[in-house]
Amino acid sequence: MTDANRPPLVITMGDPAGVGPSITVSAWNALQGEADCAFFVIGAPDLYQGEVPTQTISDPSEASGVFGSALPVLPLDAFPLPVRGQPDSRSAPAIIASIEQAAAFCLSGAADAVVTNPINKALLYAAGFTHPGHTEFVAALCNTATGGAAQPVMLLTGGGLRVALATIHIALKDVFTTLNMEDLVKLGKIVDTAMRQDFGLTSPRLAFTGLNPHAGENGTIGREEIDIINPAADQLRSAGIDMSDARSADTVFAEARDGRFDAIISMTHDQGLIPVKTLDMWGGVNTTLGLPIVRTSPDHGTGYEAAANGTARPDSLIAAIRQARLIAGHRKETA
Ligand SMILES: NC(=O)c1ccc[n+]([C@@H]2O[C@H](COP(=O)([O-])OP(=O)(O)OC[C@H]3O[C@@H](n4cnc5c(N)ncnc54)[C@H](O)[C@@H]3O)[C@@H](O)[C@H]2O)c1
Ligand SMILES: N[C@H](C(=O)O)[C@H](O)COP(=O)(O)O
Repeated sequence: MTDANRPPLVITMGDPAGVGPSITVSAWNALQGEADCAFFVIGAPDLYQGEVPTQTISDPSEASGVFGSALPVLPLDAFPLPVRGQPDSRSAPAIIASIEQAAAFCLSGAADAVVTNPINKALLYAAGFTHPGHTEFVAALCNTATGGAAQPVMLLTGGGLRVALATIHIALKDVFTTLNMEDLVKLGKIVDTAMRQDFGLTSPRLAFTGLNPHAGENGTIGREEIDIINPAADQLRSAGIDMSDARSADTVFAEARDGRFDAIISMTHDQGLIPVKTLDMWGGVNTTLGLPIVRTSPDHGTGYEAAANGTARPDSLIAAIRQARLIAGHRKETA
């Protein structure tokens, strides 16, 4: 099956007050001539109508035939549309429904991958959403549907880096009690598998960052490297995985960019995402590893100001669409 004959990609609406609608329209404008990137969006048709030609569809199988001439929209139940730049909690059920439907289409094989538009977590928490973000929500949807226990891993790519996170949306003070050897071993295995299966690498070289300055300076400024990270690296090496001991976080990203490592596992959210977003805010992509479905996302958030000003850039969404297609293709080749 060529890419053009594969099921389409599905894009979620994201927060309708944010940049999502505008970057979806721009992405369709940029990609409408590329049949292998055919996608449909699950959203409110009024968000897109008038910006580009749109066509409502009732099933994902209609999307590829429509994509070359109009943006295919699978409509959500009607809800009050917010003003651009002004988040409205009444959007929350539709935002969540869009993600749920998209994951279900991927699980059934009707869509090849889901690309999520940004959500505002605080707005969803206020509406009773209990997951830290898409990463955990999509994993929970997969696990409920399959009866599995997939552990999702957040990976950001951009600026020549691939960076997976050992801890994500938790308070910094909780990192010290959350990090443990067992989880790092599981994480290292998921990242190694994903580098092979999703990114097509045959011998991935992985690195752990240290948590403390200078990776703890032999235990004199923190012991997490000696007690947790390096023992996890030992276990991974015993399992045949090319994993470094904890390396100083202030230099390991430069080492990876110079070609020494294929992916880094970072101990905290900002330790890992600052280099990626600083180097490549507009080309960066967030990918969830370890799931039975492919999920990518732009690396930026809801960008309310850009949405209100009409200055939203679609580059990161376009990169996320291309990456979703590539990963789905690699998975099929290695299945
Ligand atoms: N994938 C996701 O769903 C995702 C990712 C990151 C942040 N968020 C959420 O987004 C919300 C806002 O977070 P934030 O302010 O830290 O980050 P942000 O990425 O929304 O904004 C950072 C800066 O980038 C600008 N910006 C963002 N997207 C843009 C685009 N496409 N074009 C031009 N400029 C753009 C913003 O206006 C702002 O100046 C939070 O609720 C956060 O949880 C969601
Ligand atoms: N940590 C991500 C970032 O800063 O880009 C982001 O919040 C997205 O999280 P989810 O993909 O889990 O929604």
